[in-house]
This record gives sequence, structure tokens and C-alpha cells, in this order.
Amino acid sequence: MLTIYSDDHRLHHAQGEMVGGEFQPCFEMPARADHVLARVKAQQLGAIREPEDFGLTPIARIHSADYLDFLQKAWAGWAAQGNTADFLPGVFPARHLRAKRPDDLYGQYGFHSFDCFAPITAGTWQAVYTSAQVALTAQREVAAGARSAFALCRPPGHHASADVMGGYCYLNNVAIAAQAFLDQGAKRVAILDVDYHHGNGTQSIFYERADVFVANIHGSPSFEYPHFLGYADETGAGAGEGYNLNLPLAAGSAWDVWGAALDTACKRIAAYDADVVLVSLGVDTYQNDPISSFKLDSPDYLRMGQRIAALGKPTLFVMEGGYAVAEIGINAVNVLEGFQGA
Ligand SMILES: NCCCNCCCCCC(O)(O)C(F)(F)F
Ligand SMILES: [Zn+2]
Repeated sequence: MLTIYSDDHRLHHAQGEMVGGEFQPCFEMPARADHVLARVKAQQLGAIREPEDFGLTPIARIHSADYLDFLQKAWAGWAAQGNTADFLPGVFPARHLRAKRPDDLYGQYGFHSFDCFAPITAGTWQAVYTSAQVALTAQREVAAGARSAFALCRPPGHHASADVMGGYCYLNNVAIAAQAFLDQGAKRVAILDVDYHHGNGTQSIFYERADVFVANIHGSPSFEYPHFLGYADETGAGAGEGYNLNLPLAAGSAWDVWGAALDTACKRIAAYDADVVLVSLGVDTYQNDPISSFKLDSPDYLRMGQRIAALGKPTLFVMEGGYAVAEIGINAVNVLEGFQGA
């Protein structure tokens, strides 16, 4: 299986995030991608290539002009005010306020965010731009006939919607790739999000559309981040009614429960008869993940890959989360090896 990877991810390494009321080192750190890449090499998964540059056009198929304008200019604006620390939002258009886009940078940051977990640094734009190009390059490989490809994306993307960032996500890599398949002639695309956290951004982007079926298996928002989307009654709207599947699970879920949910999701994807399947590959479902509560063990990721392979569709794997850094490579590549070996 071909892996697309770029060192540009290293340009995004924020100073910290709020954990337990304290400012602590970011869980979403460059070492995550280093460990996955090292495992890809150690297991000789396949060739590793740099991304091509497809420009802003395929990104603008998913994200709004205002949002992309903000992301590109935010750091320069922040630095021009004499700031050197990371840029972070603090005020959001929550309920009972008015979601009118302000003129000033700080107001726009809050307008384009849903939490304080998407810091902006000097290198963030370049890193997220290249991460999207990584997904687009792997997409081209599958569109050209490869059975599968791995987009080793960092930063991740599934919490980002058309014009709102959050949860370490800025550009929705998997949505950008899904749209590229459709723009290149695919009729139906399925996205299976196996990250521990609900892919609220991906759901919102395709929620009213029947040409993309989105399935999520995740910690229930009743207790887990992102807290405000991901319930089972969210089944799509308008033309998209019936094309969104949420399988929220309880804390502590292990393979017995998680694997059954995967089977349910795969059955729905099989019935949808997609031309291609994209997988938002987060491995924060791992039992030792520091911010998550599921109990999958490393062999389970082989089973995950095997079950996805049973769909018998061209498959694009897009890296999302996973914070047990020592094991992130083993767990992510186990999915890919399980898929390949099936
Ligand atoms: N106590 C709650 C703290 C929440 N912290 C933010 C968690 C973000 C998860 C990101 C992710 O793993 O879903 C992604 F795949 F996008 F990277
Ligand atoms: Zn996650």
C-alpha cells in the first residue's frame, strides 16, 4: 500500500492546550506522525511518496472563502499586533448570541471555531495546506486504480466543517478527498470514521447530501468530546436523510461491542454500494490512549482492517487521531496490514 507523507506537518506544533485546568503540552504532536511513518517503514508496507500540490481549488470545494481567507492571514495579523505566542480563540457565537462575522481578527477566530483546541502558529497554514495535499495525492492514487492508499495526514481534519475549526482540525482532509472522487466521476462515496471522537465536521459537511454516506463509531456525545453532535438520531436531512449513521458507544467499550458496531456500519456501507470507501483512521480507540475511554487492543486493529477489506471496495485511509504515541504506529499500520492481508 502506498503511503503519502510530508515533513511539512512539523511546521505545526503548538505550545500547549488546556488539560485539567492547566496549560500542558499538546497531545496532537509531531511525534505522532513520526511513529506512524517509522512503522510504515519497519513493516515495509509499501512505497512512501511526497504529496503533489493541487492548489486551493479542491480545498475550496469544501471550505468557504471567508474561512480559507482567515486561516491564511491569521498568523500574520496576530504577529503584526506584536504577539509571539500561539494564537487562540476565546469568545464564540454560542446560543443567544449572533453569528455575524466580525471585522476584527480575534472575533473572526471565534466565529470560525467551536473550541480552543485549534491553535494557530506561524507554520499552521502551511502544515494544514500540505496535509490536505497529502489526502488529495493519495486520493489520486486510488482514483487511478489502486486498491488502497494511506494518507498520513497531520494535522487531522474530521472535526473541521466548511467554515469552523476545532479539535486539532483545520481543513477536513477526508471530506476534501471524498469531494475530489465525486468531482472526478464517482457517483457514491462512503466515509467510515473509526476515530474515538465523532467526526462532527465530516457529518455536517455532507449531512444534506445523498452522494456521500457517512458512518461514525465513537464515544457518545452524552459524555465525550465533541459533546454537541454524534447522537444516533442524526440520520441526515433533506436529500441526505438516511445517509448519515452514528453509532455512539459507552465508555469502556472493547472489541466485542466496537466490532459489532463496525459490522453494522459495514453492512450499511455495503448496502449503499459506494464506488469508493474512505476511512477516517483515528486509533485513539486504543486501551492506553491518554484522552479516550475505549478498550481496543493492538490485534483488534488487524481485525478492523480485515473487516473493511471485506467491503471489497477501493479504499483510502486518512490519518486522524491517536495519542498513545508509542503504539500509534503499530495500531494504525495494523489496520492497513489487516486490510492488505485480507
Ligand atoms: N477533555 C476533552 C478535551 C478535548 N480535547 C480535544 C480532543 C480532540 C480530538 C481530536 C481527534 O482525535 O478526534 C482528531 F482525530 F481530530 F485528531
Ligand atoms: Zn479522536
